Amino acid sequence: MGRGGRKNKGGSRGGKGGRGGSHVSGERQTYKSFNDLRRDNDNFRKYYTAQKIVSEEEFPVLMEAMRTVLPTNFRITGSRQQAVDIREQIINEFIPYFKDITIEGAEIEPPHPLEWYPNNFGWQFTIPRVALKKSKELSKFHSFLVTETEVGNISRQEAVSMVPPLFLDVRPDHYVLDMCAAPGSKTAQLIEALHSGVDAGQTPGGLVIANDADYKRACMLVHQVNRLNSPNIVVTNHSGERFPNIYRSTEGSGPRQIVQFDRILCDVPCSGDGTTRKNVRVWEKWRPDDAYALNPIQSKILQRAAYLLKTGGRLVYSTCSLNPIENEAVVAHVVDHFEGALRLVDVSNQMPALKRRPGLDTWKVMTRDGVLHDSFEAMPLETAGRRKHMHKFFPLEPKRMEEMHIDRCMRIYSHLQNTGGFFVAVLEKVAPISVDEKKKAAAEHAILVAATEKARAQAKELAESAMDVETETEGASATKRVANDADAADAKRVKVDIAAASDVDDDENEDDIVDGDDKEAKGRNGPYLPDNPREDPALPENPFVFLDANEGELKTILDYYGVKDTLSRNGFLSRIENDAFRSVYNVSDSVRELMGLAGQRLRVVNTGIRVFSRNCVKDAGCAFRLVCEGVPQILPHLPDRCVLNVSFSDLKTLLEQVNPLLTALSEESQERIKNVMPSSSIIVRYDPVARAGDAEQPFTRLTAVLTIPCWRGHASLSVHMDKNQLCSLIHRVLGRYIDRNAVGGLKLANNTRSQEPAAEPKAEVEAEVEAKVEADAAVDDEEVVAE
Ligand SMILES: C[S@@+](CC[C@H](N)C(=O)[O-])C[C@H]1O[C@@H](n2cnc3c(N)ncnc32)[C@H](O)[C@@H]1O
Repeated sequence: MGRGGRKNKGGSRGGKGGRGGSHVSGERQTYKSFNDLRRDNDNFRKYYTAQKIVSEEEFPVLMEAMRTVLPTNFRITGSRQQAVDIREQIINEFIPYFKDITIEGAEIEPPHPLEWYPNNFGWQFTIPRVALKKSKELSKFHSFLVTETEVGNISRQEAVSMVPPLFLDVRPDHYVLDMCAAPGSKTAQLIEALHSGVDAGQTPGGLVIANDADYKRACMLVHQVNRLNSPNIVVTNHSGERFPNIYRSTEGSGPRQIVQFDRILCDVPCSGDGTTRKNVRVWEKWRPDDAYALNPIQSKILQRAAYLLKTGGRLVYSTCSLNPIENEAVVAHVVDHFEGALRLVDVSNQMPALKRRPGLDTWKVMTRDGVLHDSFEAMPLETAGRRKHMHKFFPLEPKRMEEMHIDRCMRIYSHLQNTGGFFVAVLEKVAPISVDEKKKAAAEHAILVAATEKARAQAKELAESAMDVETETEGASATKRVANDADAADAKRVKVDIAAASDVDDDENEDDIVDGDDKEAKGRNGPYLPDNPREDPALPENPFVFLDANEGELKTILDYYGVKDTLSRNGFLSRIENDAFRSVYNVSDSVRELMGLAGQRLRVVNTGIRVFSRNCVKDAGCAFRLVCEGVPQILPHLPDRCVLNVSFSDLKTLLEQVNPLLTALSEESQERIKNVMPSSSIIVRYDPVARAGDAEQPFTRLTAVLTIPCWRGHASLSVHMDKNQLCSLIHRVLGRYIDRNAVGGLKLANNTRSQEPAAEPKAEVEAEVEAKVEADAAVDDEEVVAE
């Protein structure tokens, strides 16, 4: 079972599905300290030397690079308004700060932008992550990274892992499928790309489906994508190779069309032998046949993706493995299988600063005994017959490899730019897929028969030579054994042939579709059957249900906040429990349409952005309040009365104090807030450019407008964000680097209310205000916890 393979097929629960070190997790063993582990493996060395992945002189350099610990890498969320502010914060604050720091007498090399990553949004810091975490001197930077990661302004991600989504070239109107998405660092890039180029408040026309076969890992995806506040995302839980068809309804009796995607990412489960810098145990665990079980599932995922891709669409296949069996072999055989429908794209002009090597056009296959085999035909029969897919681990004929430009695949090695190892292939669908599957199966059958014939001849030859030495009993029995073995292997091969001829790579979905034309679906009106009968169609959560904006509680909410018609009324949904809902989510029109078409076919784990959440305040004007993550989505559609534009001084008061009294704000704000109903959500807006003249504004580097959900109590106004979001704002606005646990302390220390002189006997009105303030504070505590 390969790492991230199909241990948990379909809607599997639990288990590790990731790449890289996952093959060691879950095993009970005595762990040696990382430093004691041997960072070498004889078979690894022998295998990759034989593959000539780099020149002889370069090989030791590569091996050495693969033994060193990875630097820290991170990416700024480029689609956000504040991305530029975050980048400038690193350049103007942290880089000078690092110049003054030494650790154990050594100077620290400040972070630097990855030269191939667009807009200087990708960064590398030579200090490894563990050292960064432990170092007192670097705690300010560490706190910055942790907080900004939590709130979605930064993603910590291995540099090479950032590469595949960049080659997908996602645009706002694209339908994108991420086949094997968890934990979701590349999904985040896809969502960013979808939103970039779209004005703040505008919703792109496309969508991203982030899918993973492992349910628990799909749930990890939810956290990742929630940080990005996109209404254009759906998280699903299917085996990639069985990702269901979603049918477009068509008029009349013509064939039903399936929804196809403009862009598909197949970042497939793999052996992860390019991740030795991160997963040291790969060294001791590596085996030559690790890839055998992975190649078939990788191929099936890629084949399914090819079917689901639009003609003219682009697909990226990637692994963090160096093994040609998981890389070029998969790509070459799938491209060959589809006979001209897929082509490898020449991307040599894209991202020229990214150092890479061409794909291999020839390689050898190593068996567990360490023997290297040049071709399937030359393999001993016994070995060749052991695996149904063995012939697919080898290259195709040289001419075919050349014709398909296998060298257009990209190999990224650790020593080229101080990263992990990666493989990326960019494919385009140039014609609809219309393979005659039977013809294809017959061709594969012929290959196997030819190999069998050859083996039979070999066995005969051996038998005859053994007969020559009649007196040697041992030789005679050896002859018999060889002949029997050949027969047994033949029998095995026949079974293989039948399997190959009958179902062509075992994918029942393939038969079902010919590029958008559903042959079988016509007349199939029975109940929906899950693609994989072993998959339980029901997820543990209640399903999402679209809400009617023209009646019931949703109408009350929309009317209360005065949400304008510019926000589509069709995109509100929720999970209903006991006839009630706690939160309202919003999705784009594209997601709405897709979910409508898919019905129960899609196992939807999560979708959209949460925009309203049920209040726990008794006398609130509305039973639902605005939710922080939903603010960017809903703000452009709210009337002015829901928005309070503030000065820098008011912003500072709100960030520094616990539930500041309304009287602590400027007169201008107090005047404006009178028009807002008490016990209600309001959005505070600070425009640093418009307020550039504010005397107190200490940092000129802010450029993005800040929008902060607040609760307008009876006598106070309080920020309604979780602690990480608050920390992030305090970092950026006030230049104070505190971690989430210190936020309460900071606020209390600055609380003007606690510094007020002891009150004289209170007038009745004042006493009432105090009581209300206490009530507001209680609400605030409760709400922040609820977030
Ligand atoms: C290499 S990881 C993906 C990493 C991810 N793209 C990212 O950038 O964060 C491979 C993922 O494939 C999932 N997986 C394994 N078998 C699968 C299958 N048959 N179909 C879809 N996903 C699968 C695993 O659960 C795992 O999360």
